[in-house]
Amino acid sequence: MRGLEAALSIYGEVQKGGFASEALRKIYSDIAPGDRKLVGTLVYCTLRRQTLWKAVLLKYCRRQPRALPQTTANALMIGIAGIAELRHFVLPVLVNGLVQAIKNSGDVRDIGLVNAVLHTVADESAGFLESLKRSSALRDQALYWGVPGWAAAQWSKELSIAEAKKLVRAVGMKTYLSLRLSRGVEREEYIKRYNASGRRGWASPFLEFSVRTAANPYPVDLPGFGEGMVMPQSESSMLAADLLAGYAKGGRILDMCCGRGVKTGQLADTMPGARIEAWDLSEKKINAARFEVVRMKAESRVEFKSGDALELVPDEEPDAILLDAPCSGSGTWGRHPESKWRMSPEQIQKNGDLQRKLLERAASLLKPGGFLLYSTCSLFREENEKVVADVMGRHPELLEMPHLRNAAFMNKGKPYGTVIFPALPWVDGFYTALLTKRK
Ligand SMILES: C[S@@+](CC[C@H](N)C(=O)[O-])C[C@H]1O[C@@H](n2cnc3c(N)ncnc32)[C@H](O)[C@@H]1O
Repeated sequence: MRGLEAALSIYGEVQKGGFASEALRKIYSDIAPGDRKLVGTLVYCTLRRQTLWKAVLLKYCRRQPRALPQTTANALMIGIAGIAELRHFVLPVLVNGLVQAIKNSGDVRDIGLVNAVLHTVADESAGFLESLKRSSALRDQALYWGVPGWAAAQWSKELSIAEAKKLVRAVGMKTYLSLRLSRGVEREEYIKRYNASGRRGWASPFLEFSVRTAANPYPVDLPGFGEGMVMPQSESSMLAADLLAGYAKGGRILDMCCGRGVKTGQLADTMPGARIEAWDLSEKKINAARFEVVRMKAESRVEFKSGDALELVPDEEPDAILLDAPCSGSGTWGRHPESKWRMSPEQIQKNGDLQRKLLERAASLLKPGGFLLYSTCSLFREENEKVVADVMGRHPELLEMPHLRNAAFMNKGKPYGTVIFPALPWVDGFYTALLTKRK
């Protein structure tokens, strides 16, 4: 499959409710190897600033985008994003490729329209984009950087307008992969191996077991992935599990929302003496987590249970709990851009209610003297500080543990926890609060 045809197919799947990473994974081996990077870049740059491309489309297309057949509208969105972001892409190659992809899909009605709109956008849209970029209005900044207007407005209420603008730019930034090295993997040796594969990676100055890359390679293509040497993971996420492991050191760990097991794998790897019970609502995610734990060679120490963490009962009282709570994911919108267009203020409130219940449950299950890490990849106070403050207010037996904030992007939460600002392509927005229960 050629690159533009694949990009159109993946973007179409996302418009129907799918996730870009899963849609890409499904057809990855059908895409010509030389086109794979282009496909990922094009799909993600289209999704990242979807509302901006829609605004451009409204401005330069005579027909209402809503009245266009889905394939035509999708091709136009990809074409506009490609014109604006992939400067090295020669216009006729982009337009002809999209036209061919539309022909292959059997829908030839709007080929002339796609051609005309994309040429007009290439000739005329630069001034419009520049005016938004230079605008001092938060609404224009949100449109330019691809952040939902309601989210920017919420940040301006929770923070200040200047801080909200800073956050909007940071969340709209392109992200790159960092790689967590497993215990015993020598970093310099791994970097040599990684770079010998034709890529570029270097040591993170922030975490000694992290390697930063200048790309978003497909995980299974990473040197040493099959052998369990590395895991693609943002440094904020690494930091969260590392924080708990630094206090817990071993014993019985309960991972209440293990998802696909990224942090479960990290905890098992960093604490070889720990036994972990890992729960998640989704059977599908548990299956992925099982695979992850096998890859980390820790399957004999991790037990999985699928079900609601509000009701499941652990086999033993946990010495430490990781509650990596379900959230809006707003700190990772740069990495998973489709999710920001599906989120709403009402959903944030619902998340807050569930997060409070989950944290209450975690507090009730924790052994006295044990440690509890509450974390989210959200940048909304309603999912972070407000949840922790509410639960701590009702549970005087909970105390916050000190947290070393050794980077400029780590800020003290108000009043509790640490907010990680998404300041770098390897650092997602994150929130952590490490608590203990009085004996
Ligand atoms: C932030 S993700 C966890 C990511 C995971 N810890 C990792 O590092 O890969 C939150 C998870 O919570 C799960 N979840 C949501 N509601 C839940 C509930 N009531 N009980 C258990 N798990 C739940 C979701 O399925 C999702 O996998």
